[in-house]
Amino acid sequence: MSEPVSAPTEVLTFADPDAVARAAAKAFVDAVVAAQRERLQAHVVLTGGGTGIAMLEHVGRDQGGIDWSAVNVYFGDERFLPAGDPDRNEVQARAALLDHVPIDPARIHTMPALGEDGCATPAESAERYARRLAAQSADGSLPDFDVHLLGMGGEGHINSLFPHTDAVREPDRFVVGVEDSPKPPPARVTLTLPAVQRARQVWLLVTGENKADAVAAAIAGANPEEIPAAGAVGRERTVWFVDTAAAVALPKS
Ligand SMILES: O=C(O)[C@H](O)[C@@H](O)[C@H](O)[C@H](O)COP(=O)(O)O
Repeated sequence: MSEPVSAPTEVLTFADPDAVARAAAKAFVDAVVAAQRERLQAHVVLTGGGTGIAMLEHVGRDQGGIDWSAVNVYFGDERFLPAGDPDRNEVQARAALLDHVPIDPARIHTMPALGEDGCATPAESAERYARRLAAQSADGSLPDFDVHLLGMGGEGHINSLFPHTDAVREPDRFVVGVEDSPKPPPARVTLTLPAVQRARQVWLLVTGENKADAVAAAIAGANPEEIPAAGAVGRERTVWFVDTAAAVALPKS
């Protein structure tokens, strides 16, 4: 499997989950504006999870100077459920932010849902999404992601990359289907570590003491097969936005 590329890891600690979501939202607005200033367009990968969705709500409240007509949205993973299912990350992201801003609907790049465009399996959805990403890229691989947002589970999963699975070991493909996720629902579609590692910036939004051991292990450089978040490294920056509870197992320095 691909090894994480080296990039400095930054850890930003906040008092509570809401402070994490607010700080990440402010940084997100700044990153989008900076990308648009430098490259005209911004390409951002959204995440599900409580903190990631709360962050989107904060972005909606204070949008700064974002030009929504030049924002391209992608998803790091998706639950392979019928379109409109409230458990889909896309549905939650639309309700939290995307339905309330003047973004071009054609720039919201969702993973095909169960039954959409004839997709019957997560693998079919993954193949279509890989083609869609390639079509948005300059070189037929991936868009130039400015920021890839991630949540993390207590055992260290990111996107739908769970420990000791084929998906977390995937060395080549950028999108894969998952049939047996240990966290329900079992059928999912996910970007892989090679895709995450192509992002300029990777941000992990993590709160709660049940995540503390995995946070410490990931930042200490664990094997990504055991702690998938250890492989979540950006080309330019890797930033952990954590609350004090999630930071308790980190070295004091
Ligand atoms: O697909 C899922 O089942 C969840 O979205 C999951 O991957 C989530 O992102 C993390 O568990 C972090 O979630 P919290 O931010 O709510 O802790």
